[in-house]
Amino acid sequence: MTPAVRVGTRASALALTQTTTVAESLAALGEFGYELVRVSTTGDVNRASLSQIGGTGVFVAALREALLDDNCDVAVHSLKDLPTGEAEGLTVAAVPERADIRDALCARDGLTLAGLPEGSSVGTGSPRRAAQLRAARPDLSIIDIRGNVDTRLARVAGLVDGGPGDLDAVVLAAAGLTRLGRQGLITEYLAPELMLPAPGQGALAVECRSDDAGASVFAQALRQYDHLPTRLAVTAERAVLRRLEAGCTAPIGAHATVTDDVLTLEAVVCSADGGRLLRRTEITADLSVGGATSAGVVLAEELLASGAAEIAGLSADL
Ligand SMILES: NCc1[nH]cc(CCC(=O)O)c1CC(=O)O
Repeated sequence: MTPAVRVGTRASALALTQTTTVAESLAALGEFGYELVRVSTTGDVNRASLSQIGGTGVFVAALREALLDDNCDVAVHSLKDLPTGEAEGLTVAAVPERADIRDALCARDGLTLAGLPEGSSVGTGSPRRAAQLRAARPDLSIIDIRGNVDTRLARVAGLVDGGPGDLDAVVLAAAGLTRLGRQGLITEYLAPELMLPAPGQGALAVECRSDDAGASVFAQALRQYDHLPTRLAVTAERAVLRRLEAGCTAPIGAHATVTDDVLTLEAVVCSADGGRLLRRTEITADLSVGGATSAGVVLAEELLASGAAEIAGLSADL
């Protein structure tokens, strides 16, 4: 009998589809079966605004505990929800090839951002999305919303049956919508020039105990599953966030692309009202994890030198 690797997951529909895809890919690369272990997290249970719950990593802590308590062997996270600090005893052993990085508008009546009537209400729980929306369309009314993807979609008038329909549009990650089969509800993919995504958006992280990363029934499969260009890109993006001492609820966007020769990293720091957007680019030919990290740190320091801490209300020093 092949051993069964226990794969930890949040219980939301999005987490379950993500985890199942990862578990199936890993099992196909190795000689093992898998079983899903569902773990509920503070982020799922608490309906308060994410910015009110405060701390980063509300979706992640319980999964990490399950790993450390040996209740599962690997855990699958949305990379953008993962705090930038190291977790003692744990390793991100695989970053699979990333999906669509963009944010997506889901509006009533097929409307695009430019087509939304003046004063339209747009829901998002993300200060980064709110600030960039305000910068593009200062007339919009931005509403702080919470809940899983379907709950948010139900807030848009006429978009899905039976929802409250009290908003004109919401903004969500295209990757999540696509993984849930809801891409048909997207009325505009927002270009990164207008809406820079969250660091790590569209990417997943497969974490395991550090002891298992080198030698275990699934270690080899994890190494094969790791996608270097994605790992480099998200490393650079997250280094910006880390150097700015900010978390996933900060008004900060970052996106890196990797070609054969160079890594190009862009980042934006916003004031909450969208009145000030500080946007910078850094390019490096050092395509190593260390090189990607340095690019992120250099870019963050450039942003700090241009006033990022004051603009976004951060405590990081230059
Ligand atoms: N913070 C919640 C979260 N974490 C990951 C995704 C979507 C998938 C992704 O970005 O990888 C979402 C929902 C959203 O932002 O729309």
